[in-house]
Amino acid sequence: MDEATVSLESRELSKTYFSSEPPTEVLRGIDLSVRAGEFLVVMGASGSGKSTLLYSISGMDRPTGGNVTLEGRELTSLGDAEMSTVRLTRMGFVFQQPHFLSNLDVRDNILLPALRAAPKKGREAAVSRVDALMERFGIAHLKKHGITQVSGGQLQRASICRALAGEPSVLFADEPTGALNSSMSTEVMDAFTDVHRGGTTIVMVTHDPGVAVRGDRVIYLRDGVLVDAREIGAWEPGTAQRREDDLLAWLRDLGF
Ligand SMILES: Nc1ncnc2c1ncn2[C@@H]1O[C@H](COP(=O)(O)OP(=O)(O)OP(=O)(O)O)[C@@H](O)[C@H]1O
Repeated sequence: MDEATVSLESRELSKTYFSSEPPTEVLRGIDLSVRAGEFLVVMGASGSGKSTLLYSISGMDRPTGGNVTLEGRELTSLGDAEMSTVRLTRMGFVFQQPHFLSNLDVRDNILLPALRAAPKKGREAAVSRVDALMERFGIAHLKKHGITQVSGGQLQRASICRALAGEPSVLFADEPTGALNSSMSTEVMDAFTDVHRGGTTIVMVTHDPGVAVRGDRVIYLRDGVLVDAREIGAWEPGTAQRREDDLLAWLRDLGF
């Protein structure tokens, strides 16, 4: 892959948990290049190491071997403070269960990390960025709502706004639809498609082939090894069924 087009890269990435006896070797020599603007999906059976891969390439956890580079900068050698700054300013995160502060309304929950990511730009700039994001993802009317007054799908769209508020270059998502019913899942994946079309690189873990079809490429992990990858091209609503059938056939061959 042309160096200029690579956003995120891992080489010989490994992760072993020494907290168990014997130690658990979870990732074994993962070589991965994610193109700038690519929507990459990580699949594999339960326990294959998907979340561990996401945490290791995003600096949420330290790998035990190999290295990770983001936009040409090696992350694995950074200290904790530098790594926190990279996470805050260059990365966004969406998890299965959104964690929001219950004493703040929806907008202030989104605003908080935006202010921390770019304090010099000032509050006014952060507020207008957050308002534009809430408008874009259809939750502008929920600004003053408490976090218990909105649906799971709306809350997950608020998570996406929060993750994008610091203008990251990569958005990491771990089972973002795992706790949602199918209509909420579609509304959240429409938001991811919108983020993707806006040019943000996305790395998403999911076990759901109907969600995975939103990606450009799916990689498959087995016992911590990247065993296969499939380019599925740009998602369009009319192609969803064909893509899902193709993906399911591939996954079946892999024993999923
Ligand atoms: N902190 C930890 N200490 C010890 N072992 C761990 C730790 N975190 C994860 N593991 C183990 O690492 C393996 C991979 O876990 P991981 O959560 O990455 O898998 P996964 O593919 O995301 O699974 P799932 O689809 O069930 O979420 C599992 O065997 C898990 O028990």
